[in-house]
Amino acid sequence: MTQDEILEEFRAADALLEGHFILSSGLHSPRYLQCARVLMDPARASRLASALARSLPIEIKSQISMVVSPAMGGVIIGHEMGRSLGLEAVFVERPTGTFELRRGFRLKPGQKVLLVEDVVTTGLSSREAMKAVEAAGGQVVAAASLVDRSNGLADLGVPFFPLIRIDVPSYEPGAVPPELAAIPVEKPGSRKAA
Ligand SMILES: O=P(O)(O)OC[C@H]1O[C@H](OP(=O)(O)OP(=O)(O)O)[C@H](O)[C@@H]1O
Ligand SMILES: O=C(O)c1cc(=O)[nH]c(=O)[nH]1
Ligand SMILES: [Mg+2]
Repeated sequence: MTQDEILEEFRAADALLEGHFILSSGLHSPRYLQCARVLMDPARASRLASALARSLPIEIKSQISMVVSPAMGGVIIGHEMGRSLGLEAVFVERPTGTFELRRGFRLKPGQKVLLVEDVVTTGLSSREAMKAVEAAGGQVVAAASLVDRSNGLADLGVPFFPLIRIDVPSYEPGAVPPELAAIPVEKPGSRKAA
């Protein structure tokens, strides 16, 4: 899939939102990629996951034996990646505020894992999810996501394979431009405020 074709999937799903958003990291942005809208169509989710799976280098695919994704946003794309790669897919979640494997999901000692996210902005959620994988005995060898909107800044500490990079601005709470501050805020994600 070309980058234009991928962007067209987002447009067709009405997933390219404009407004005033508070992101998971606490940053503010005038743009939000609502991947849940992209993934609500199973056929579209499958097309995008297949393209992402195809883009992974063979050296990575030959090592991994499990997909782990951070809930909520990572669950559907993680599951579709599991289908595309022929691997089981589990998720970490944070009912107590810290990601953990629950529901009887287990990793074997040293099991090599692909971490799958919907969006990476600062990479904080990915890094927190990796800690949960390590705490469960696994080893994250690479990360993949539908979108990288980090403007090249996210350092996940492992090779990172986004399907598309979209450069959009994000601002610290104290540096929100007045035209953005004038728009009422929305916080679409499920991370609780610290
Ligand atoms: O790279 P980061 O700065 O961490 O931002 C990206 C994260 O933010 C969103 O999740 P969110 O915490 O909003 O919760 P959700 O997945 O439950 O919707 C998204 O699904 C990523 O997990
Ligand atoms: O950083 C985030 O929380 C975030 C940004 C974005 O564009 N889309 C999303 O689902 N989360
Ligand atoms: Mg998330």
